[in-house]
Amino acid sequence: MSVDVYGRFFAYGKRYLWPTFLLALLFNLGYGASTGFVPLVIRYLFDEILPGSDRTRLYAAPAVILGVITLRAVCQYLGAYLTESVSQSITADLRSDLAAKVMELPQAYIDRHPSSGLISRVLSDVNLVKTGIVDGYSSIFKDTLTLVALVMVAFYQDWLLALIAFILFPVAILPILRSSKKVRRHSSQGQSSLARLASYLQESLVGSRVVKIFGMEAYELRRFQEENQSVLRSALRTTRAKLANQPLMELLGAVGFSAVLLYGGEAVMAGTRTTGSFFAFLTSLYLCYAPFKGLAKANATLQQGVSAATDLFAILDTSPDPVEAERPRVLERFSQGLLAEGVRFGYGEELVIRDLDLAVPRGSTVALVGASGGGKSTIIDLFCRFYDPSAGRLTIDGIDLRQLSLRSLRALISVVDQNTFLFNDTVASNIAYGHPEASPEEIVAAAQAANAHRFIDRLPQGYDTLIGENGTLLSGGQRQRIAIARALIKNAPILFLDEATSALDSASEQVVQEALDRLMSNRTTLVVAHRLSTVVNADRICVIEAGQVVESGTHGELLARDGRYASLFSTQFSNTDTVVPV
Ligand SMILES: Nc1ncnc2c1ncn2[C@@H]1O[C@H](COP(=O)(O)OP(=O)(O)OP(=O)(O)O)[C@@H](O)[C@H]1O
Repeated sequence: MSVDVYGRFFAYGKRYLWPTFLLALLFNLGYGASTGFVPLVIRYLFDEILPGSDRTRLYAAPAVILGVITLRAVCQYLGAYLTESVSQSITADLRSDLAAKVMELPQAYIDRHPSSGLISRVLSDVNLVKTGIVDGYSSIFKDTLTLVALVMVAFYQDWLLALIAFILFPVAILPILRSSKKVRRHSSQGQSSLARLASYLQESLVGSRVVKIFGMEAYELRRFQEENQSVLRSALRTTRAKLANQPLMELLGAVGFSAVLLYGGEAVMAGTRTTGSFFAFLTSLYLCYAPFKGLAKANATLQQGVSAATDLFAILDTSPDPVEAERPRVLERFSQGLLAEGVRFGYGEELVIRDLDLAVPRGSTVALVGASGGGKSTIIDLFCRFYDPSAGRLTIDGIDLRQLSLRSLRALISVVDQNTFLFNDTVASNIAYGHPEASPEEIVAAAQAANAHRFIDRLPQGYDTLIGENGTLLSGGQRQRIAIARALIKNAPILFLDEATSALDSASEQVVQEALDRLMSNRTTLVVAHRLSTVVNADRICVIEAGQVVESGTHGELLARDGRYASLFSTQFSNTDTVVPV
């Protein structure tokens, strides 16, 4: 699996290969080579310059060293900057792709994953990928190049001593691989806990009123702290797994160094090696230490990145649902109507919609009524193509929704429901959402038709007032009127109303109902209502039970039939005689 992750990462990096990455490689190579040059200078100093009392070359040596160190510093700066620029660019690309994916995530996926958890995963996983894979990769490149240069210099200087020094190092490979797996596992657990933590925090904020009124602050805090402990445990386990190889590395280094010291020291005493070459060799060994440790550390960081990338690629690989047709059709003008024929659908195993047949002719108003959980909102979601049916078909003007381009389908539809989402933006932007070309006059006209203009005018900055997250600074009725104004601006021929007035008191309901009446005129409307008072004038009322139409007709016909609708109606109006027509 991780091979695939590396491969996919390479695909991301490919576009920065030339010139940025290759230049970075070149500078890192320069850095490695200039580091390897240092022991050679030392050896030359001890073996050639000092024994021959050569002052000219002695005075030249610092100039050479200064030159090499300057070159090394320049290479280090440019190498690090270019590598970082590649890594930041890859991270930005990954974030963009994730954002694009989020726009097309299947509704069913969004239903099952808490949004805050998803956000946390996207942001913190991308960060881990950045520090893990990208930095890990670059550190591996840089350290490997430096190490290769130094090992080559060491072998060039004295192959036997080099063999003694490095022979034990392959021993470290197995524990490194083993700890890699652990790092990945614990890091992945930590990220899942972090996502849950974000979701708890978001729920405490969004549901703060419920939390407070039920006195559940301590419970929420405890829930948070338990998960927080779990994040901490995973972080410490990851750190332990990351650090596990350090002592082994130190030990191997010390054993290699001691062996070299013994063997080399003996050789110097016996006169078979010069002090200069031995000292230079020890310097090479010493210089190897930092990149070698860096490599072991980079591997652990890399594993964290691999684990985070595996999760992110899983999100990126979520197949789109519904799928756009291969050659999607575009419906320019809606002229006949909506139809559901033998439609079946379930969110899981269980069917929520069973063999549904429903017709909404153009220009008519059809109301869906019935007990809670019967599937009324699901029918609207199916017509919006948030989900596809498992059997049967839904059509617009006789065209199966699956053949229509999603954009063309949704351009024909406006939805107003109790939970219409408002953005933390100005009133005007919310009304013109999706239609940035709308003029201020059009926005005001829509607000007037939606009975919203007067309250908007009284807001501190009028149409420029920021309305808070999901319009929290507005009342329920005000939010709905903004949603109606938004639908008026969209001016789509098909309108879905889902319980649009059920959360309001009767005064607000009347104001919203008036606005809805204006919105509904000359449109084809499918309305879901619990309050039967709002649907008595509908052209057709369908009673939905267990995902089927069990009764349908006009208000008068259904009352005369004295069936389900009549009994629903008499239950609702036994205590009141208010009937507001649609
Ligand atoms: N996103 C979802 N995932 C899984 N099950 C769902 C989802 N939405 C609705 N359901 C289930 O599908 C069934 C029908 O729900 P739906 O909201 O369509 O009913 P409804 O008739 O509109 O109810 P109400 O009048 O209370 O709004 C219910 O049993 C509900 O639990």
